[in-house]
Amino acid sequence: MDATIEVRDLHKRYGRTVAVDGISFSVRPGEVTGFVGPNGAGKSTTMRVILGLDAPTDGTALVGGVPYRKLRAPLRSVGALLDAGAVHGGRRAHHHLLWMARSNGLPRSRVDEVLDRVGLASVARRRVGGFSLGMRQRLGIAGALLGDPPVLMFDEPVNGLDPEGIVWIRKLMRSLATEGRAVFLSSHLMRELDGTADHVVVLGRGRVIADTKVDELISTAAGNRIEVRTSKRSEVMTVLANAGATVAAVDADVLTVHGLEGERIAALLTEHRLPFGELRQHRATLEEAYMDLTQHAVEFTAEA
Ligand SMILES: Nc1ncnc2c1ncn2[C@@H]1O[C@H](COP(=O)(O)OP(=O)(O)OP(=O)(O)O)[C@@H](O)[C@H]1O
Repeated sequence: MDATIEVRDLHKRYGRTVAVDGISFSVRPGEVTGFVGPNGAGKSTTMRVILGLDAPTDGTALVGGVPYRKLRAPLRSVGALLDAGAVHGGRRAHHHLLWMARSNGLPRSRVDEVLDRVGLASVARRRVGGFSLGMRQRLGIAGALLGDPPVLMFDEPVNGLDPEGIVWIRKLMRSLATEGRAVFLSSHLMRELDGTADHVVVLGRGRVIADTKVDELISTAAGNRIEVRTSKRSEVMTVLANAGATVAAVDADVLTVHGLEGERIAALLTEHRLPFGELRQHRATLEEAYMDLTQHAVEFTAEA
């Protein structure tokens, strides 16, 4: 089976509410794809439709090339964590997973393997009712991994977790992608995906407003700038502005430059015999790139 999710021209309405308004995107193997947008943007709806929990009003959502409902062994094809609170509190972690494994024809040995992988082996016989939110998230992730699926989906997995839990989830997402799986991860905060996602699909009011590699998004962001220290501020400003850069004075002897590479700046200043100190590169964060991307989409920003 292909490790992919393919969403094409997907629409979903609930009565008069348009939750998803004609979106298309792909989630590819070996990558973490972040699915970002403010509350109500349509992320959970899209995930539910991909998992066959809701029928689309129009369009298609395929997992490994087929609609979810046609998958012969769903847990072996796609694992998902939508709501960590969905497990009955009276159940023991091990039994919960064993029941899932049995009902999907998966070997019992997988239960111990996934409990180990998510770090719950030592509490496997405890009742889920006594689990912290972080432990419940881990149990939900264990369930998603049970069938060793090539495609994984997680809806806001870091919500409410402590910093240690967040770091753990990030590492896990990266390692799942490194194993060649397609990992689809939603969040309403772009900064949660910094360092985790390779690709982002940004949703606003049921529409895709960006579908891009994270590196490309960051490299074109206005937050990318180079700081130049010089005693000849106005001469340097003139030379760099004439070369097409946007230059702003930060301090008596510090300028920030957008739109020119460090090497080019150094070459120009040397050529014009202008003195300069160290050139400091500031790389935009994913959050800055996101703000930059959405600042023109007034409606979207207001909603966010
Ligand atoms: N079952 C439903 N019945 C009616 N409206 C719904 C239903 N599910 C979602 N909606 C509406 O569809 C829109 C998109 O909701 P959705 O939950 O998909 O957004 P989201 O991006 O996942 O937001 P959140 O981060 O809050 O979960 C919202 O306006 C929501 O109120």
